[in-house]
Amino acid sequence: MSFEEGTEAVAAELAGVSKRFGDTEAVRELDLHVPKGRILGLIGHNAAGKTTVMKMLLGILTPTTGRVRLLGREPRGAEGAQTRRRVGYLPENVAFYDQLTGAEVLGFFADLKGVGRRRCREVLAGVGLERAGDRKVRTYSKGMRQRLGLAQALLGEPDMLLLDEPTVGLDPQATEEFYARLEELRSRGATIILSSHILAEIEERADTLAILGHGRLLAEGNLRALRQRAGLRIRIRVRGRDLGGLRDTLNALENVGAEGDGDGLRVTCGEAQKLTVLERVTATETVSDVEVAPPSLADIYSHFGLAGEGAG
Ligand SMILES: Nc1ncnc2c1ncn2[C@@H]1O[C@H](COP(=O)(O)OP(=O)(O)OP(=O)(O)O)[C@@H](O)[C@H]1O
Repeated sequence: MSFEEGTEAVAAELAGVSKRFGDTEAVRELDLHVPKGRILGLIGHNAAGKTTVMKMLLGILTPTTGRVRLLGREPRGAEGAQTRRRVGYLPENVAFYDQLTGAEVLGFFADLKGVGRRRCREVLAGVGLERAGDRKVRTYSKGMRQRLGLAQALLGEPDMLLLDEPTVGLDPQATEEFYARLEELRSRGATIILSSHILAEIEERADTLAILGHGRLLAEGNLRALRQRAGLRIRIRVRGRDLGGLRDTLNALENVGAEGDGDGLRVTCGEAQKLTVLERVTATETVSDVEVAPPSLADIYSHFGLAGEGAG
């Protein structure tokens, strides 16, 4: 994709970016383009470079080599100062002044961002902290702190959101509400980059996933494309009785494997064979249940050689 100076069609761009910390190459020759209005999910093992990418986009870190643009501008210096007002950032570890109330903390961030305190209450209510707003932050649970972190990132209706593991500590309902809020912002044109270790959570929400491994971009695309590219197999668990005939029928199909397992069959197949397999399975009267498990994050990680990777 080409990138014109000053345009916002590409909301975030890294071109040939590397970042070194002493001997550690945190990010290596990274090219990444995020079109305006998209949600990009950054995934990768611990220490893959996700936070470093976000910090370079924010202008908190300077790349060792390469070029970074956020909303069409250089994120550092005077040019960046204007952009930053339009950006919401949720750091990985949110820390607040414990002696302040939630509302005071948010007011403080609103002042810093120059967006005015007028809508703070509304933003607090939007993350479910309306009633807790007057309590000191030191009395907050982990999830409440995370919600407050989200609230400060959402201040001022940002055009760009950078969210580092935003749903850590949120309960399922809060997670749903959080993603609904993101969708709302996106429908108004905001661009969102979020990192997560939980693929199951972002696979439905992100338009594009970028997989980082040891600072390199290993693959990019929507989940379907990534699965296809990786050629990962789908697992299908079939339960029922007398399934020997079905097992043989399935094994006769190309790129399908089926074996008996206690109360049923374990079947694996490629994406292209999925519907044919399901057709055969559902046409078998003695089948009582079927579960389809698409390749998981663990499968994708191991495909890209990242199984068992960790910090270090
Ligand atoms: N300020 C720093 N000084 C030295 N090394 C750093 C610094 N910041 C990051 N690193 C190193 O850069 C690498 C990438 O770290 P980064 O925080 O970007 O990873 P991450 O993908 O966000 O990891 P996690 O999933 O664990 O949060 C790591 O090896 C880390 O130790």
